[in-house]
Amino acid sequence: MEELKTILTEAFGESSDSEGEEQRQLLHTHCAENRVNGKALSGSVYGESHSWERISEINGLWLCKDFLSPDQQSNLLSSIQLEGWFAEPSSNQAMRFGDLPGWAVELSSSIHEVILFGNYVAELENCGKSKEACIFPQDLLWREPLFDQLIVNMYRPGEGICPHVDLMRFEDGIAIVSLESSCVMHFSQVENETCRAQDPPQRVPVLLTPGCLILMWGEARYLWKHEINRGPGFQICEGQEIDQKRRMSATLRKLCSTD
Ligand SMILES: O=C(O)CCC(=O)C(=O)O
Ligand SMILES: [Fe+2]
Repeated sequence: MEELKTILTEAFGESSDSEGEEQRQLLHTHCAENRVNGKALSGSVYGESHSWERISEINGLWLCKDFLSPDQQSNLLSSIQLEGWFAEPSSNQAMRFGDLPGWAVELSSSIHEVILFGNYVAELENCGKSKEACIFPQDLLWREPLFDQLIVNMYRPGEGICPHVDLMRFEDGIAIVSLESSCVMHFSQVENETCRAQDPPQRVPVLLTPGCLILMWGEARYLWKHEINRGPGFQICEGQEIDQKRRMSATLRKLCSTD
């Protein structure tokens, strides 16, 4: 584990007490547990823990359930609230392009770190050879900036989002951080000759719990639609209907360059 600490220190510098409390609360990639081909991988440098789960039915779909601690979730929600975007009862979505608010830049850095460490642990354990075993491809991870577009969605009970593939004006590699109410996000294949032959079409449910991070790239981003239907009867997990309260999400993407 000393080796991991050296690598992280080289990449991010020494973690010191002089860092602001706020910054430390969002920068937290110090341990990762990685499940690739059913094998759990873990390592710890500064004591915090993160686990990655590959959604096996869909290439390029990864879930980190414990991305944000309860305190970090509260801080993120406070930062969003301070923006005042949802003061009007009619508003339920805010978008920012280019220079993102400081808290969203911090969030991007945390996402970068948690992926970097997860990818590293996977490679260390010799599971990172195939592209599918990679949490997020290196070319996407090291682009600058990692993300330059933010959408914050606020869903009232019963509200959701229709099946869609994110617009092609955004590059590959999308991250969503989920806050407040848990929900099931369903993935269904974009119709093409192969999947039309399937009867019924495959639908993959993914449970998003508060503080989780989901990554979509490659097939997950381009060949699968995602949706959240919070209408009655759709939010079922292990036979139980999930209690529907307010839900917030922060989606980070990168605009395609125009040249
Ligand atoms: O709220 C979510 O978790 C998903 C948001 C989404 O898919 C989008 O804004 O494109
Ligand atoms: Fe989307």
